[in-house]
Amino acid sequence: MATAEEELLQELRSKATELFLREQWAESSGLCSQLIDLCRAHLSAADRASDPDRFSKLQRSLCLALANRADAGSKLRSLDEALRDCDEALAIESSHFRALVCKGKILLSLGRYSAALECFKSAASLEPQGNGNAESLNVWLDKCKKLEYQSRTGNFDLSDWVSAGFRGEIPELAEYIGPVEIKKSEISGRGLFATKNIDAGTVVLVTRAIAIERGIVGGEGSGSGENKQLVMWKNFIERVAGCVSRCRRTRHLISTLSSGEDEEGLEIPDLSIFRAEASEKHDYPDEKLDMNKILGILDVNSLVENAISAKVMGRNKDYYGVGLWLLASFINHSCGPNARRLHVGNHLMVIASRDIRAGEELAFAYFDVLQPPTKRREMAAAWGFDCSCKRCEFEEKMQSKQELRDTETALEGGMDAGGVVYRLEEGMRRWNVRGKEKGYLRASFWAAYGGTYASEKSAKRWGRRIPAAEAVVDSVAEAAGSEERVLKVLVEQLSRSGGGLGGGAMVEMEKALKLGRGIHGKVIKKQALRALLEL
Ligand SMILES: C[S@@+](CC[C@H](N)C(=O)[O-])C[C@H]1O[C@@H](n2cnc3c(N)ncnc32)[C@H](O)[C@@H]1O
Repeated sequence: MATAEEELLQELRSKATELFLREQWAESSGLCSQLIDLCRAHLSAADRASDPDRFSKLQRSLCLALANRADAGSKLRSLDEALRDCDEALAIESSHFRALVCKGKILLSLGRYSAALECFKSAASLEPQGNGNAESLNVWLDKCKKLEYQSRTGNFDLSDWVSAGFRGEIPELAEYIGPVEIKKSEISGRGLFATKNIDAGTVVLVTRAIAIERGIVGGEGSGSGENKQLVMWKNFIERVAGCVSRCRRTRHLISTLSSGEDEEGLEIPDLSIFRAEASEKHDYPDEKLDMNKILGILDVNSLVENAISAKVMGRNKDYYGVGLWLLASFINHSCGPNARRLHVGNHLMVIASRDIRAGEELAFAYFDVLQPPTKRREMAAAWGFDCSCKRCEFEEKMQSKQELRDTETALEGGMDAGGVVYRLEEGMRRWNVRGKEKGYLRASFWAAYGGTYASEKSAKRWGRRIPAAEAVVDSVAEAAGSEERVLKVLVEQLSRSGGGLGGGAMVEMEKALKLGRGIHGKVIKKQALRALLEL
């Protein structure tokens, strides 16, 4: 290659590297593009046969520039383009170390674990070429193997993190789709359904946020909480719009979500389009998504992170995080939920909060369901719907009972909690309310039950006139799945009895562990769960 030509290429390459190291990704990518154009122009004019040495040097320069642009592009989250660059480089030189590693990293971040593993393995087989990069390559290889295993088996272990009180490093999680399918729902529009029987505590789904925005609202500092929330919402919308414009697959997947209009008429997408591993097999249509549609979709599907992620992030109670998780967006709300969501970093895990039968719809609570019907109606209205779950249907019918309405008024009016429990239990006996429906009403009056069992004195005072705490815990958990407050009553009961329940204590302990798994998932080993529950 002519020296001047070589020098120019070298100069561009050094500048691009310098900008990359200064984290000026866009500028670095721009210089790489110049380099790529230059190499391509020289290559098309060059004659391989007459100067094979120059030709292969130019090819090498082109591959390196492509790999460098891919690196910068992946930092800018332009993953489609970055992948194309890697593929172009690998088409020229199938064993290009940098292109292989860069492609592996991109595929990994896209959740395409097995394809990523292939790239890292190929790169590892070229190790001498890696020039001392073997160590960091091994880190990537191990990470990739672990994630590939999780996404294939659904085996996640959060024990260390839980034992550390949800502090410290957030565990790395793969995306995972368990035995579920999207179908028409009796609740509303489409929903996610179990295709197999699922035990309480099983991870059903793990999905990473398309975009997330976090901050502290309220508390000290300038600007009102409401203002900060507005700014965060605006940033969040921009993030989502950025993802939509950069990635055709994301754009298509987001377009399948409900924007709240004509939910019954919405198409039922094939679940496989959400499987990152299979994304290569799908030709995602290049559709337009205007801002109004995006806003409608975000309004209906965005979720606010829960307390655990707040702890993870080391934030205080004013912490607020809003995000969009694609497949989880097909999960409807129920006041008698069978699933819970657990936020771990940017991932949302959906966990069975009780045993689920094959064919049953999965549903989690969008808001606190241990509340009476009137309160829940208000919360559903704030979400923009009238809840049509089985529990609401049943309680709607029960609203004809004046005595039940009076009991709700008595609870709100501050009547003694034990008295409210007694009245409700008596009423249920007369109205012949049984089974799950008993659990529904007890869940609605949970404040009274929780209050009564929380104090040894009041529990004693009401004695046998009200049911045993363990029986109430069972029925509420059956109706509304595991819940921290419900579990707390059982754990308190256990610690009060100090194991004095004899053989019964073991049964209750197992029950507490099962409820614990329904909250935190089987993902946690028994010992860590015991520590968490302080059993
Ligand atoms: C995140 S989406 C759930 C999936 C949605 N059904 C679909 O077809 O895409 C939330 C929307 O589903 C509907 N929805 C969810 N749970 C509901 C419930 N319990 N009762 C009535 N509508 C519900 C509401 O329209 C809500 O705004």
